[in-house]
Amino acid sequence: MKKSVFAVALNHRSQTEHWNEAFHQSPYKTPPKTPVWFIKPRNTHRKMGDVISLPEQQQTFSGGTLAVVMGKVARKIRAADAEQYIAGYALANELSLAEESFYRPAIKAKCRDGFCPMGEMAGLKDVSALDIVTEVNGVVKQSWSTSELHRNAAELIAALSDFATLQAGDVILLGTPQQRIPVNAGDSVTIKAQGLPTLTNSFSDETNVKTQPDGHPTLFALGLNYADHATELDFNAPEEPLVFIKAPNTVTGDNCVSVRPDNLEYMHYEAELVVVIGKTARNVKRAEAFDYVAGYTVCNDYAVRDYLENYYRPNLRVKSRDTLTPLLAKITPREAIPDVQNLQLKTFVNGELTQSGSTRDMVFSVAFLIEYLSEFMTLQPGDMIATGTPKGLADVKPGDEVVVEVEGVGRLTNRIVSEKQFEENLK
Ligand SMILES: O=C(O)C/C=C\CC(=O)C(=O)O
Ligand SMILES: [Mg+2]
Repeated sequence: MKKSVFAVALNHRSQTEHWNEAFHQSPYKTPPKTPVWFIKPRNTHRKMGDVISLPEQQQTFSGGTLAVVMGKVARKIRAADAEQYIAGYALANELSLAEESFYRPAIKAKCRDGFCPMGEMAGLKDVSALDIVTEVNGVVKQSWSTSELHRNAAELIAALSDFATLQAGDVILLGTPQQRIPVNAGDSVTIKAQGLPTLTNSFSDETNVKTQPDGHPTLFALGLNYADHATELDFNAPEEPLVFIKAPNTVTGDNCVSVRPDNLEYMHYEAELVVVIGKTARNVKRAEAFDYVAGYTVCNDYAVRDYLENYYRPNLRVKSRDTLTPLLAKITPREAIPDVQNLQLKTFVNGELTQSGSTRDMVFSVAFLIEYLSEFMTLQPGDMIATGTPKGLADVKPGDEVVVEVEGVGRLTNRIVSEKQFEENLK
């Protein structure tokens, strides 16, 4: 089963040069200090030769790139040691709509069905200056070199594995140039590089291209989906759902520990209702949305605010860290919850009630979120949507016991430990 496909934005010099002026102004203020990670979820995954259906009325762009494939579990790896954790490389096409902003996750631009075909893997010794060539209908349209990247595969593995344990089979896409190549229905696009199997896909405007890729369920999460929480963070409530994606490494269970990184100002809890999809959903209207819900569970969507940068905010380094998404394994069937928009959410820290809200106050309801996401991507059974947290955040410290609960759905307990305590337990 294919594992996680991570990708990094703004890793090609042409991108940071193009955006440099904007990155010194609001809302960015400074160029990114750490890699700008995002995820290509399983609905985007395709293979060599698959036909890919293009969205109507919006221009899709090709993004030929190099993918590094992990060969074994990698946690807090030094760049100098990364080579021994690499299984090989493959070519990928990181398809996207136009990238007009890096301020919030570009789910609608990057996570559409079929937007990440990948070729077969091969072993390569040196990818430091590999030419990645894109042909459209047999004509070379682009060639760029991996020597033009800010961070190479080893540096990216070190940066990502510092907060997210990588598994064998996990993939990192190394980046794409600023200039992207338009792709239209009827086109055939080939990505080539010396020593690697070629990747060719054709593109269609047919909406009935059925491919059910394998891969682990997608965990979506909502930012600022409660107006009072947005206010406490000095934001206005969003006008469109602020959706980000979490990778499986971050999920832990009931009565497990969550690691508070050292030397932090502020790490807070977030009690959230989680919706579990029960049936393949594409272009579902909100009136029928609950037909596609298997049930509900609870998560604690911890946030390390110190690591927030204004790029695909909140970035994976904030929201997809190992152990920082406790999730209740028990799913309460949909039928047991007559009105999911009328449930109390609570957090207790060391027995004291510190957060209390109601799903009545969601900015975007469960039904709306299913309609919104399924309009541009296929949701599959097992996919989950963490629907946001109300106001009432507070910092948590090692030793704290944190309990989050959703009325009628469940209760989730976990204890905060320091990095030192966690490492000692790993020995
Ligand atoms: O970018 C931010 O500061 C907020 C992002 C996520 C908040 C969140 O997880 C929630 O509102 O729940
Ligand atoms: Mg949250």
